[in-house]
Order: sequence, then C-alpha cells, then structure tokens
Amino acid sequence: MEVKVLKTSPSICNPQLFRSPRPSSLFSLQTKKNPSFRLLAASTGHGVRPTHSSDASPPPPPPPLRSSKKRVDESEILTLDSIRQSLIRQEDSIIYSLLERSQYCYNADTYNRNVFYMDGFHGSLVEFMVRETERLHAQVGRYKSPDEHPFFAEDLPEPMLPPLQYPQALSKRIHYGKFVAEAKFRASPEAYEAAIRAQDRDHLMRLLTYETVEAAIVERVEMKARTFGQELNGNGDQDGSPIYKIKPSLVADLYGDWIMPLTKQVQVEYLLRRLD
Ligand SMILES: O=C(O)C(=O)C[C@]1(C(=O)O)C=C[C@@H](O)C=C1
Repeated sequence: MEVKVLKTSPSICNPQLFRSPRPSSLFSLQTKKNPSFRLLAASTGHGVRPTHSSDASPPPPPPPLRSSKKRVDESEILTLDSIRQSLIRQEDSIIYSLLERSQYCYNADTYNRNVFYMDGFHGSLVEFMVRETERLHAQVGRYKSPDEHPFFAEDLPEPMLPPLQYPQALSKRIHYGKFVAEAKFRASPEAYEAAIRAQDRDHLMRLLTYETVEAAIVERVEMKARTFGQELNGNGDQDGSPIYKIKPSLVADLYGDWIMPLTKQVQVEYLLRRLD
C-alpha cells in the first residue's frame, strides 16, 4: 500500500465538478438522508410523492419536470462539518483495510520491477494487478464518479456500463481534499481569493491547515486502531499487555505523514484552479 502512495501524485479534477449537472456519487449517496435535499426535490417536482389511498378524488397531475424554479442545492453537504464527518467515517474503512493487509507477509518480489516478466509490460506484479484492476473498473464507470480516482489514469478504457460505485480506501480519502477545499473556499472566499490570484501555494497551505484538528485526528485513529486491532483470542504478551494486529502508532503515523499531507496537497491543487 505504501507503494501506491509513493508512486502516484493525486489527480485533481476541474473545480467545475461542483457545477456539473450530473449527480456525483458523493452527492447522490449522501443527499438521500438529507432532509433539506428532500424538500428541494419535492419543490422541484423530482421527489417521490406520497400516495393517499383514502383520497376520493384523483391526485392532481404532477408538475412538469422542467420547473421554472431555479434548482439550488440548499443541502449542507459542502460544509466543513459534514465533510469532516465523512472523513471520520472513512477512518474505519482505512483502519480495517490496514488490519486486513497486516495478516499477510510482505513479499518484496511482488513490488520489484525486475522480477515479473510479461510481454509488453515492464513493471512489478503489484503494478500489473493494480493497472489491470483499474482497467476493469474503468469499464464499468468507476472513475466517472468525482470521488473516485485511478492510480494509473493513462490509457484507461471508456466505460461500457453506466457508472457504479465501489468502496475504496486511501485514494478516496485523499481526494476528499477537493470537497474540503471547496467548503473552505465557500466559507471565506476573500481570504482564499487573494492567495489564489497570487498562486501562492504556501499561503494556501497555511490557510487550510488546522493543526489542532490534525492532532485530534492522529490521536483518534491511533485509538481506533488500538480498539479495532486488538487480538481477542490471546492473553497478551509475556508482560500481559495486549497484542495488536498492527502497531497502532503506525496507523497514526500513516495519517500524520501521508494521508493528511496528501489531502492538503489535493486541497492546494484544487484551490489554485478554483478561479479558472
Ligand atoms: O478538516 C480539515 O479542515 C481538513 O482540511 C482535512 C485535514 C485532513 O486531512 O484530515 C487536512 C488539513 C487540516 O489541517 C486538517 C485536517
């Protein structure tokens, strides 16, 4: 997994993403539970209408689908709070994936570019598998979702099917930076606009960094790794301390050294293009 993180730089979608008429998976998944979205859907004639079996008169005809009302997204999905909640939920998936991976030995050969030979391909077995998996997933439309990103974006086939959603761990979490960045920009456009116009990466990085939030995240993921990853079928090691499937501090370091810095890198790249 560390190979994935090292070998790829985050890909940034155009900020126009947020103005796209196509429902993104992030929005379509999360708006289902959002009451304000349901109100909006009903007011524009796109919501599900309740049926009243006791009504004697026939129901009035539905309003035309193309309402003259402006469709405005009044949900609060893009607030920093709701995005932070999504990031917290993703922690569980990431920690579980790390625990799952920790059950297998490290096999250096699978990461070695010179061990695996295949006509027309030069790379490691892991790279081959990731590339081919991504080609398959691309064909069913995975990367058409704005919160789904391939590690190897070059030469992916076009989808053969309408988009589907797949669970993902690290790449999705890191690319959530786009949503975080948009929320921050909307919360204080003036502060960000100056730095964007100056294309000042360092200033943007300072603006979007919340050290206390980061410290709380590192502490929380270590606690989660400790809780989720404790071996329950043993009595601990010689001195009675619990045994963990994966060292909890490793998960905390992964967040502190990789996941959050890459998420911030995505935020900076996104913001630099925000006024284009
Ligand atoms: O919560 C935020 O404000 C974020 O930008 C997300 C995040 C993270 O990756 O978790 C990144 C930068 C901040 O310094 C704190 C946390």
